[in-house]
Amino acid sequence: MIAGNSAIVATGMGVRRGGRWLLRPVAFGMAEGVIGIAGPPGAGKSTLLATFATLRRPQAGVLEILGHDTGNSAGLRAVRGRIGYLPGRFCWAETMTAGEFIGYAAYYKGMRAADVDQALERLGLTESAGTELSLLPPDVRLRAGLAATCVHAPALVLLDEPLNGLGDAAAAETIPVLRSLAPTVVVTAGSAAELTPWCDRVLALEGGRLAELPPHGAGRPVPLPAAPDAAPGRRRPSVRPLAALLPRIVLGRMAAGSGAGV
Ligand SMILES: Nc1ncnc2c1ncn2[C@@H]1O[C@H](COP(=O)(O)OP(=O)(O)OP(=O)(O)O)[C@@H](O)[C@H]1O
Repeated sequence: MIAGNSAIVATGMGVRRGGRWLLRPVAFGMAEGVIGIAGPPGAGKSTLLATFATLRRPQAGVLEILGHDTGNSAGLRAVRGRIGYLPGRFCWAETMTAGEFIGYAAYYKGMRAADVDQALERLGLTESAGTELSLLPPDVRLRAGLAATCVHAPALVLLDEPLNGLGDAAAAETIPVLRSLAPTVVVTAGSAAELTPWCDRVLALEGGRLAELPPHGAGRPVPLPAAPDAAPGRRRPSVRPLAALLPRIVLGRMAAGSGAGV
């Protein structure tokens, strides 16, 4: 089943903030792979990512994460421990060492000291574990944030503009790390050009609409299927099978086995 394989399934989902639709009601899914969301400042990327992280609720429609409806408390309980979320403009606990920072995150996620050691090793932080975050270069600080985000081995990782502030060389070294964090990784950036070279799939968010960009950024964006506008605050039940709402381009890509479609 398509919906069963998708980490994120939105059905008629709309997101409002500041009195306007940042995302007009739309249907889409995100399966395994690295999915980029590009958009200009203020388009709503951070708000959408926080919605996927279940920190905000959509104002219309249904959002399923890892097979659970986030509109009820049982679904939220089931899914929250399987998400790793690293907000943008993250305020680092600058006087903590990298090891303390990751250990702190691990404690609140119910993980053990061995999991901290494993995360430090996996992110290449063993030698930096005793250094205060404020003294580490930006890419190493980012890796500490990623280790804290992923210490519980989440199935879905959400990263808000993680490459911001990194130079080209550091970004190039970090990209394979980002790609390896979880079966599904969703990452945002200010422009599609920052994402198309290394994401399996890129969506553009602008003016309240999501559009699918063609692979490698060549060609015209394809708008995702809109749902009729819903009244703010009213949840729209999922009554149509998702497959009926999928754009042809995504179905075609799935048939080709890209591993990154809906
Ligand atoms: N605290 C707030 N109260 C009300 N509206 C807000 C608030 N913060 C943001 N907004 C609205 O939400 C919109 C989207 O903000 P968001 O941070 O999600 O966008 P973004 O695409 O991530 O932008 P950026 O790249 O600048 O972070 C903003 O344009 C603004 O209209």
